[in-house]
Amino acid sequence: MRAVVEVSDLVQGYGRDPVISGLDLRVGPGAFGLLGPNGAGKSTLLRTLATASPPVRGELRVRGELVDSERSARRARRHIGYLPQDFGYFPHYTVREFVRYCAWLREVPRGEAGAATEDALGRVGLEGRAGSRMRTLSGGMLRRAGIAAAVVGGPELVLLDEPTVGLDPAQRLEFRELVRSLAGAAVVLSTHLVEDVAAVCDRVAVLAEGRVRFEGTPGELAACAVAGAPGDSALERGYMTVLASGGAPESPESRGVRVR
Ligand SMILES: Nc1ncnc2c1ncn2[C@@H]1O[C@H](COP(=O)(O)OP(=O)(O)OP(=O)(O)O)[C@@H](O)[C@H]1O
Repeated sequence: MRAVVEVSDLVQGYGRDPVISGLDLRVGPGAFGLLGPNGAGKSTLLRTLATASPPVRGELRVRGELVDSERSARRARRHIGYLPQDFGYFPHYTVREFVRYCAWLREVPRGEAGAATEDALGRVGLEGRAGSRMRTLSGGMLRRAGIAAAVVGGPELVLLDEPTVGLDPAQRLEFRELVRSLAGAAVVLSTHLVEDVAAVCDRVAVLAEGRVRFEGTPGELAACAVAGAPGDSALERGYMTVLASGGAPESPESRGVRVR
């Protein structure tokens, strides 16, 4: 598999105690879901993949290139769209100005930026609010503006931290369509919504306490479920089983599942 982004032996944290310790992950084209309880390290990992926080230890590669300096990080960022959990914006910008500004930050060629901005706004259904000030948007619309900013110009790596928080059911369905339409890109999305993973992700990792407890397909995660596991769907039961057991419960290597 061609890795668009990969980390090896990643150690990451904020103080003395690492939040992530010795994590290996390779993500290729397709949609990749990150599941895990609060505080597992999902946002910390996404921030690292986005080159926003240099690793404390270990290697980060984007499109095969080692990111180990501000210069290499800047090169990598041209190919990365990132929606952080709380993203900053100028409240007086219009939605169109905000998305176009993000296209400029990513160095989308000037001649393409206008059309790319309109395309991104259309993909999240905000074309009718393109002239509205950012400060006047509802929480869900703000999230959609952030998603538009992450996908504008078609980056090869799209990192979305809880992208569907605050979206109404119709917009969540639209979001799934959008992810499916990003064929060829590597899309990593962190979420607590197991059904979003089931609907769009080709692969999924379960993170707990800064470690990857499971990596495989959603079907393989569902197959980890033991009898009596809590949950309203097979995938939820598989997820809860992996969390409770510290890994998949039975010899999953035979099914090609990576468990650590
Ligand atoms: N800026 C920060 N400074 C200090 N500690 C932080 C900071 N950001 C996160 N942490 C700590 O790092 C750990 C992992 O947090 P992170 O936000 O990565 O988890 P998460 O899996 O995204 O959680 P959630 O599902 O609640 O969003 C937590 O213990 C958190 O308290």
